[in-house]
Amino acid sequence: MAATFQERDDHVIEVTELRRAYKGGFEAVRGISFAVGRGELFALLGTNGAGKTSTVEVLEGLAKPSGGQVRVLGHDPYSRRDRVRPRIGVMLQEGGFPSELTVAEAVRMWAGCTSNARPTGEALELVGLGKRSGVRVKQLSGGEKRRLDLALALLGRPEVLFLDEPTTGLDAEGRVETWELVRALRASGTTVLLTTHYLEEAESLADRLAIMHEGRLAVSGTPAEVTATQPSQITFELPDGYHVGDLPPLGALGVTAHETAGRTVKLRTDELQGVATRLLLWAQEARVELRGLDVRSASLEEAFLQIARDIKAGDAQDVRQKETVA
Ligand SMILES: Nc1ncnc2c1ncn2[C@@H]1O[C@H](COP(=O)(O)OP(=O)(O)OP(=O)(O)O)[C@@H](O)[C@H]1O
Repeated sequence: MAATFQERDDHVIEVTELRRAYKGGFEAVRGISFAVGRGELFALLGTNGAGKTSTVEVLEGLAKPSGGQVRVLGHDPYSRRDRVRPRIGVMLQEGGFPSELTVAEAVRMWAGCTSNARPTGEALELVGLGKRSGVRVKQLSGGEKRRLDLALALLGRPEVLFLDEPTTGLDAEGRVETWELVRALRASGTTVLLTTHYLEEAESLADRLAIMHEGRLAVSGTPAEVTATQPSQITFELPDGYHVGDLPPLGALGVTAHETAGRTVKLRTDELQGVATRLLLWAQEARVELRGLDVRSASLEEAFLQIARDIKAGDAQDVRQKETVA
């Protein structure tokens, strides 16, 4: 990641050794670095309390780093808020509008504080709220409120869009519609920094992502690079009359681990294509059918859970080492 950071000069967001400590001394962000190129969609993932919001608030210019530095569109977003704010869009968790306002009134009120604002109708059409402009904010569903929040973030035609859990509270259809909109914005050149709890959302949308844990970046890269750190998986049912021992030697096949549950066999491997090919050739020669055959790379969710387990195991090991030293 550091190499990428130095090689490119079109970074819209640059984060270098960022630290953020709260009053009382708790350090929520502990020296993280990453960069986001123009037009890229970068997802920040992490366990609860990992430090995502603490990081994003610094990028939005709402808080000052206690160490390191950040640049958004080439400026320090805190000290040069005047330069940065008009060019970014921030989707807040709750817009906080007087709920008696109608949707159109809320947008017009926000437009009053936004330079070069889109016309109200255009902003509402963009998020699929065109037909709801006369409805009071308090009458919107949770999902519609999230869309209104998004409309407000898009009002100033931002070059950089910060989306903090944009689809929380949306049903499956609303989520897919929001994804389409985010993809369209990205296609038109908007740079997007997204935080989300939905791993499939990051997998589906992000060009690159980072997983935070306890203030640090545990892993970062493209979704494919992150999932490639975890073994792929082949599942099938043993043919009638066969036992696991009747399969070719699993180590020689390239299998790194296996488990069985009844007649179902699950193989893990770092060389999916080779193992699948050898297994299918064996099945063909043995003239047996591998029922329920499922061949797939690790999902981001599996990678995320494994990384969290590895970190916990690492933490436990650290504690044991400290205890031994003590
Ligand atoms: N104002 C504050 N004062 C002290 N500690 C805080 C403050 N705000 C957040 N924290 C702590 O900082 C850590 C990181 O919080 P943060 O909200 O950045 O995490 P997050 O990754 O966004 O979590 P979540 O996914 O749960 O929203 C947490 O341990 C949290 O309790």
